[in-house]
Amino acid sequence: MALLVIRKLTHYFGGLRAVANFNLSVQGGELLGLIGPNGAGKTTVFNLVCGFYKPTEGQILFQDKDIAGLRPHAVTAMGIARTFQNIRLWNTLSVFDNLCIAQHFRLGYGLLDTILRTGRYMRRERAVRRTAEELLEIMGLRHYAQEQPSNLPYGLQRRLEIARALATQPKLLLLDEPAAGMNPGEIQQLVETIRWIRQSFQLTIWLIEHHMRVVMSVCERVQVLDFGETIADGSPEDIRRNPRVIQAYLGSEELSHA
Ligand SMILES: Nc1ncnc2c1ncn2[C@@H]1O[C@H](COP(=O)(O)OP(=O)(O)OP(=O)(O)O)[C@@H](O)[C@H]1O
Repeated sequence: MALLVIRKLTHYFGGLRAVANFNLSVQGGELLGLIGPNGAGKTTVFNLVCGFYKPTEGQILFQDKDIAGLRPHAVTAMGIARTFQNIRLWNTLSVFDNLCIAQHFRLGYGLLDTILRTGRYMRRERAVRRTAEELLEIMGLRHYAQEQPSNLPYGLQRRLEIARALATQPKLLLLDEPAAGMNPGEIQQLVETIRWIRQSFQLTIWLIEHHMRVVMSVCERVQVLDFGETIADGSPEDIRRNPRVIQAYLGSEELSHA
């Protein structure tokens, strides 16, 4: 069974067709890329999958259940987590608390458990703290546990965003331009982190990225959007040579730097 199947996904913002007849089938464990020039519709596809928008048309099946139009927290609870193009961390909380709060939607204890500090509450809180500590360790953030996220270098903030997404224990992780704003050293680390978390957490990863070196070196399959439509779908090598893709990127330096 495919983990995610998207059929004929279409989305309009008023009269603007942002995504048109988008189709995709993702098997568990795949590492996929979604690319395309600015405004092609990539983030809109992620926003539709994550419940930020309700599609104008189409089906989004996750583990055979139609999730199109579910609220974002319900989508997260089903096992889909994401990061954002513009980092969205809780900057008034510490790094550690960012990782704890991310887990709270799935804890399953009520207000009374919290007030009375029941055994269930205490056990689950201990598990939350343990998971947060483990994530700090494996993502190399232990020294920053009590810092506010905005004090961290940019590359570490992105790392924290990935750690926070992992705290929700997803099956599918969506990364929206994870390399944006990173320097070459941070990008190299990111590439290694993406490969490592896929392997260690047995995750399926779908990423949007403008850095072609990242796309070409980590993705096994790449889909290309232009004006909301899929213009190519294949291996990184096929995509790099595809005339429609080259035409879509004409004038941009992205493909030539791949
Ligand atoms: N909330 C919105 N309301 C109206 N139009 C929108 C909205 N979000 C996106 N759009 C438009 O939809 C189209 C697709 O935008 P989207 O952000 O999905 O593209 P993208 O491929 O992610 O671009 P980029 O690479 O620049 O992030 C664009 O024309 C954009 O201006």
